[in-house]
Amino acid sequence: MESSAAQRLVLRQPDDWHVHLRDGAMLAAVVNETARQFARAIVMPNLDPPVTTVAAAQSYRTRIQAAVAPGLAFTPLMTAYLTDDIDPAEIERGFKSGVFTAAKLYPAHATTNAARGVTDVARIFGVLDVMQRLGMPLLLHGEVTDHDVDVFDREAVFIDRVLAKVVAGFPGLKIVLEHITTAEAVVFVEAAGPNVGATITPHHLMINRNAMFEGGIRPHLYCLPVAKRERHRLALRRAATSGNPKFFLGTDSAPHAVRDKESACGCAGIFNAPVALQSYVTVFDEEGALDRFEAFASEHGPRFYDLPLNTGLIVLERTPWRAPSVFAAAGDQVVPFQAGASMAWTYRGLIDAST
Ligand SMILES: NC(=O)N[C@@H](CC(=O)O)C(=O)O
Ligand SMILES: [Zn+2]
Ligand SMILES: [Zn+2]
Repeated sequence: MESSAAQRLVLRQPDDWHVHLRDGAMLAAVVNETARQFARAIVMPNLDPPVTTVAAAQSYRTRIQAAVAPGLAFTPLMTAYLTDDIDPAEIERGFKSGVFTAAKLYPAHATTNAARGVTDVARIFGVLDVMQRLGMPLLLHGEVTDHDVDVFDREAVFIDRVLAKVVAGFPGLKIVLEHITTAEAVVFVEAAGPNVGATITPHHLMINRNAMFEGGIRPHLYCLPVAKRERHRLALRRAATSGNPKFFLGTDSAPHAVRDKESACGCAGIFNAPVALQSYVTVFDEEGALDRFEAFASEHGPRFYDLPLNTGLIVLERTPWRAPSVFAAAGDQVVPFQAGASMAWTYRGLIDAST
């Protein structure tokens, strides 16, 4: 990373290690927001129906590629959605053929389109065995779903009841605890072996749970895992800016139409793709850690996944920029993170290597 008085950052192009690109008209509307900023992205498989086969992932990948604007180079990295009865041979075939980069475990009913998720992790031990042998990463939505567990405790309880068991039973398995939200997650990941990492979203670095209730209920700041107390946000900021290679960028950008958010039973998910790098760099700037931003955004993820680092360069400038207040999505509207706010940093895009 090169910087001149830190007004302008030039860094290796980042990747997004956790994104929801959806399908159909929503895919077409949102994919270029991700493709403009990121060279690659780990694409979540929680479509309806979910991506549970190699064939489904291949055709989803083709639809994504078809929706990317000409001139943007973007590689979607596909994931398999684990179900109770998924065939380990299908996972193995998908990984070996380069279609599946990883597999995602949603505890059944934990989040959007998780109805077909895993009811008990013991049911997929056979799959985890295969994944451990292959070096294929297991991605976790780390929340228990028991209604008697407080919603703000579901990540910490998942770590105790499920994750600790999986790590002990499959000590060589690569695991990414996705979108971590708690100090407990930070401590667990730090203490685990180098095969256990975590993604951190921009919103969990920027808001605590009060933001959801500021002056009234704020559905566009509701996501899962739900934002926690301030002390947890501070723990996440310390982890992200620490330089520890276990922590890397994953936006969890998750668009939902306004009417599905502003509802008596609003969907979980924050659409942050249009403001992703502008948000992350602001956090690193506020923490006095701009010198560690490139590693978090562009190096830790590929190293964890054993993929080459990107060679393209992007530019961020400390110049005020106003985030869009609404985003048009094929007849619908989506309200993005930071809607209408003035941000301290502007994303200038890729440096054109040909000039
Ligand atoms: N993060 C969210 O609140 N929602 C995600 C699902 C998920 O990542 O849990 C979605 O698909 O909408
Ligand atoms: Zn999730
Ligand atoms: Zn997600």
